[in-house]
Amino acid sequence: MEILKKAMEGIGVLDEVSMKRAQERLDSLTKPRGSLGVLEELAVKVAGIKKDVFPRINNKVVVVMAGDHGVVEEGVSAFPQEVTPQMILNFLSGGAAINVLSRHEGAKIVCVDVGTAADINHPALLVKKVKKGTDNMTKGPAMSREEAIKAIEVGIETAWEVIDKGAELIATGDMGIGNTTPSSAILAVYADEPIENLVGRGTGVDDERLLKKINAVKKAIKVNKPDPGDPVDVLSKVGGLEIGAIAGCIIGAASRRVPVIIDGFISTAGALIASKIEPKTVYFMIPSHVSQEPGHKVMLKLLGLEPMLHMNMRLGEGTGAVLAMNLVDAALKIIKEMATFEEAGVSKEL
Ligand SMILES: O=C(O)c1ccc[n+]([C@@H]2O[C@H](COP(=O)([O-])O)[C@@H](O)[C@H]2O)c1
Ligand SMILES: Cc1cc2nc[nH]c2cc1C
Repeated sequence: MEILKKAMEGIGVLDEVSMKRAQERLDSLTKPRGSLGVLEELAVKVAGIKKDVFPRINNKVVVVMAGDHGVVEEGVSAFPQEVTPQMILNFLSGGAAINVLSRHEGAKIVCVDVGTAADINHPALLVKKVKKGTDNMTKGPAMSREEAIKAIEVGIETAWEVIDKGAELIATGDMGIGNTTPSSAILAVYADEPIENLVGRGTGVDDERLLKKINAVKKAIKVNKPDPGDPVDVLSKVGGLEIGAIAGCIIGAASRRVPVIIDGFISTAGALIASKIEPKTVYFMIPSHVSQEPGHKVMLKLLGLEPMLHMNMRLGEGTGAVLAMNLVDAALKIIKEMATFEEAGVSKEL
């Protein structure tokens, strides 16, 4: 609890002075005012986060949090649980989509085992296992309150470690067969919509499994009665270990004023938990894409975040977030490298 407390105490607000300066600089550049739309908003937001109009972002890291889910017993995924450790090994040997996109973007991957059921041995894997997979949330809480706090603290410490090693921009990622089910359950606690609208096909479940998923979310909420006023209670009862660690990673990044790009449905469930623990974390979040999971739009709306990319993606791993790093790079180049009206001798607005 000490780590979470310390991190929360460190979370501030956006720096208004830097944001005003960034906006003035953008308005002085050779383009009609506001014509670069979201790129301008991004440059202003990053200035507010970093307290710097021309922040340097060279060192980018995607943190992939992995965990397993007892609720897979209910037949909620299209894939078996063994895929979680198998994909982790794929990440570590460079063959997954996140590896390709991270190489493309020049980002480093840090993979953390927060709670897989298997024992995975690899020198590059950070093993910070809180529990060997959650318990089946349709029968009782997914984890204890202490385990939920531990998972969040794993995320905070991981963020602090990568920042101490130089990370200037963090992207969140996840791996965990079954994790769209707890993500929907978390969303169901906060959204004012029928559960049917908040549950999607995840890895690609058929109609029969989709029905099992909807019923699993309904049952998990009925059995556990998560308290919406207590986000740690929600995480412990119907969440996941990697979801908690993602929430922690966001809290940790916010506490050090490092912008954090939020990936798809699972990462945004983590972001929702982070925002309920400390609403100021939202200032430090940069949305990336909107996933094909139907609940993702609802989650982003609850957070007040507008996705930048519409790519029909639904992979997770941090793939959408890493793609959006490019947009952050572009925004910072615009504010730094474009000529002003004065410099270029271009006539100003009448
Ligand atoms: O991030 C998303 O929007 C997303 C949407 C659907 C599936 N996934 C990935 O697929 C896995 C979860 O899907 P499922 O069907 O097993 O719940 C997990 O490893 C996620 O990273 C991710
Ligand atoms: C192959 C595969 C890769 C993934 N990456 C993230 N979730 C995944 C789920 C599956 C099934």
